[in-house]
Amino acid sequence: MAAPNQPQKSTYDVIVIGAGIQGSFTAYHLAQRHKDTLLLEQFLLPHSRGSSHGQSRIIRSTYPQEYYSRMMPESFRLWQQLEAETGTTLYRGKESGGSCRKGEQGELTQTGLVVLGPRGQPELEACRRSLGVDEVLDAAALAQRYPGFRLQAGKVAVLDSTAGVLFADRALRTVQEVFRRYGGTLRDGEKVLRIEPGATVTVTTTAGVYKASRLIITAGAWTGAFMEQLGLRLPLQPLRIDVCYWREKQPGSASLGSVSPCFLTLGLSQAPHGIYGLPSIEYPGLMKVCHHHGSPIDPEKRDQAPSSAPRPDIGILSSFISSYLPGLETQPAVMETCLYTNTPDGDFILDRHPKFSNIIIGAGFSGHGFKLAPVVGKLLCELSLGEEPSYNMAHFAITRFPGVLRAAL
Ligand SMILES: Cc1cc2nc3c(=O)[nH]c(=O)nc-3n(C[C@H](O)[C@H](O)[C@H](O)COP(=O)(O)OP(=O)(O)OC[C@H]3O[C@@H](n4cnc5c(N)ncnc54)[C@H](O)[C@@H]3O)c2cc1C
Ligand SMILES: O=C(O)[C@@H]1CCCCN1
Repeated sequence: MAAPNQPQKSTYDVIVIGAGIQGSFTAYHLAQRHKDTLLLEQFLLPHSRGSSHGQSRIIRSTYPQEYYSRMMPESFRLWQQLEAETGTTLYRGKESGGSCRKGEQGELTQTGLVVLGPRGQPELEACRRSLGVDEVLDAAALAQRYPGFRLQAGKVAVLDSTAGVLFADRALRTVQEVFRRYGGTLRDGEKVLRIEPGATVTVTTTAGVYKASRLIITAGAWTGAFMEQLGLRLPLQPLRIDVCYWREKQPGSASLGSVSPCFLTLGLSQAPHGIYGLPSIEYPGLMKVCHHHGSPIDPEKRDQAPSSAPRPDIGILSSFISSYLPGLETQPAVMETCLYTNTPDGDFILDRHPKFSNIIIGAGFSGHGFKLAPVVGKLLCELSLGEEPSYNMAHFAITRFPGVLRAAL
């Protein structure tokens, strides 16, 4: 809030719209590089109406696509740098101190991650190669290591021992705090209503009018609507995700709960979109197990889905749990909601607006963007400053979607 009788500052080097994890990390990099940056958020912070809330997200080195696995070493390093800068524990995993570290979350252990799928499945093989390991675990080897898992016939597991759990809410709060410490301005409860492109971009919100020579849009599930305003029809599909927590049949069972690894599935016929899980963090005794898919939704109407609406995800998850995680009950004990914003190929959009080169877009994180936010923020910062991006951006370009450009120009 500006002091009484003092005109509110209205001109910045860069404006970032959306203070989720991507916008917040982008603003952090800009402010670290001494750019006078305004970060605008429509809701009062913290909020749980977008994609970055909740206690936990998976961080892992392994990816079937090498253009993501190549970014992970830097992402781990930047997460660690933020931890060191602030003296805050942001994730639990090997790199952050390994097993038996005590923190606010209780007794912490290294989690690791297992990727489960049919033997020889191409993406599973790509994950194995991304880790540089030869070994896959069969049912007996997995059960010996993690007794909570029961692998079904023909399925194997690849182990990523670098993986862990990011403390999502705490990470978001921390990166926003450091952004402010670097001199950045964060205005929450202020919704952007209009963008007028030009050499100087004008942004009108519910509380003011701001100008900057560069604009970055990281508005999560709301990005599609902004892009329409700016003449672009991006294929972004917001999805409502049921975030489900499942109770251990035997409370405190040593084989599940807080000592289990994270997991994700690839290529299972009963769940072609994939299922993933994380150990108990937010609810002791409950394991988070979710379907990597959801129902199309307008983010403005996310709270209007009737509680009686069909939940096909629950059936898929129950059936998976009874075969692969028999120590869990087969009905969720807690259900929450989160949003994905999916692209048709599941890859991010990190690019300049094709007509207005001082407007940068970071969107379509398709349910896997949190772990990479430090690198995404760096890339969006580089794009906005007209620098050569640190990674090959071909997979993230807007032009991979035919027709989008024609609509714009
Ligand atoms: C259930 C679930 C599980 C996930 N698991 C993982 C995981 O294990 N590992 C992983 O790496 N990733 C995971 N993800 C993905 C990750 O959380 C997202 O990719 C990431 O949070 C996207 O961040 P964002 O900043 O793009 O979006 P958001 O967090 O939604 O931020 C966008 C912000 O823009 C604001 N905004 C929109 N319109 C306006 C406006 N007009 N004016 C001002 N502000 C505006 C919104 O209010 C919002 O705060 C998961 C996601 C979900 C939902
Ligand atoms: O990004 C991740 O690691 C997970 C994988 C499974 C789906 C949710 N996101």
